[in-house]
Amino acid sequence: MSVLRFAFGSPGAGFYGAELLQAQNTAEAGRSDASHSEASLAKAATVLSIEGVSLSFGGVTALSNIDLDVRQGETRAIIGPNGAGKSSLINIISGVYRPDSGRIRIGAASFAHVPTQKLARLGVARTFQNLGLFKGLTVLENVMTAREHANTSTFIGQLLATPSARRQEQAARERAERVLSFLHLTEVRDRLTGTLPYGLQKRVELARALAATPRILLLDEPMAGMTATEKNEMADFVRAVRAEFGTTIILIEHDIGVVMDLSDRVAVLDYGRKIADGTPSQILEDQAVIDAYLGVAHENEDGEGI
Ligand SMILES: Nc1ncnc2c1ncn2[C@@H]1O[C@H](COP(=O)(O)OP(=O)(O)OP(=O)(O)O)[C@@H](O)[C@H]1O
Repeated sequence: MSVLRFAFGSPGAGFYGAELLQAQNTAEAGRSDASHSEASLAKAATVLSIEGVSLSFGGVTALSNIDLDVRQGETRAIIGPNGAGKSSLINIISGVYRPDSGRIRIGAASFAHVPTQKLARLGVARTFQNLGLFKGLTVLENVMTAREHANTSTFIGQLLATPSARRQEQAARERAERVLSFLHLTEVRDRLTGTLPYGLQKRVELARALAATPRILLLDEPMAGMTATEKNEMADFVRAVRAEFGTTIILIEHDIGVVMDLSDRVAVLDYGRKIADGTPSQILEDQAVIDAYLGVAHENEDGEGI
């Protein structure tokens, strides 16, 4: 703590350093609540794991030998400064990128490259950093697209509106309506998604991911670009999702206060390496994390700053 205070007061302390200090104070105030869930989560099964994953783009190492486990029902954050490798990791989990080496386990299945087209069937849904919505469709239509993987009727069946195709359409509509109500979006269900304020569009994206009834939800910067009020609302909804559906959540987010408040465990990346992994309070006390966020110069093997 004293190191943080000192660093925070120094002229070189960055924006993230200030956030880290604020998050530490908040975490200390709420520490007593955490221990019960920590104990029960420690016994929970691993539902997803990353094993020795590395990825380079040309000469740039985006990820270097990363191990990470995610337990049933936890909210697991992945944080790190810009360029640390967070998006690369979430893109590997969702099959957008194939790692150069390592494996990804989802439930009982193990992959060198996660098949994106099977992601929903594996029980995984994601949101995108820069909204992946159809702006010209209504909110309800966007959310209904999430049920495509559960749709077993043929194209001709849908065209002719066979009983089976109608039942599936009805089930998709009912699920979408339930999710919209849960996320307080019913009022805007018939609005064109592109006409909604940004914060609401982010919530529609959460709704679409939830409509796929995922066991694991990947949230890629769900609060990016939001006002403080919108962030608080979104944080409440993310908490509610876990409480209501028991969904396991993997969260990438720049707002350290939000991360520390929502997460059970936090992994920290820096220059493609995992430099820390633990509970929010452990992370906030970790010297390597403090250095990474305050921009302390990296040293080469001879101990010289680089
Ligand atoms: N498609 C790509 N082509 C080339 N380099 C890439 C590509 N994607 C990522 N990188 C590089 O890999 C490294 C890790 O990037 P990544 O986007 O995963 O980090 P990040 O932690 O998500 O950053 P940010 O917080 O800024 O989104 C960076 O050096 C980045 O420039």
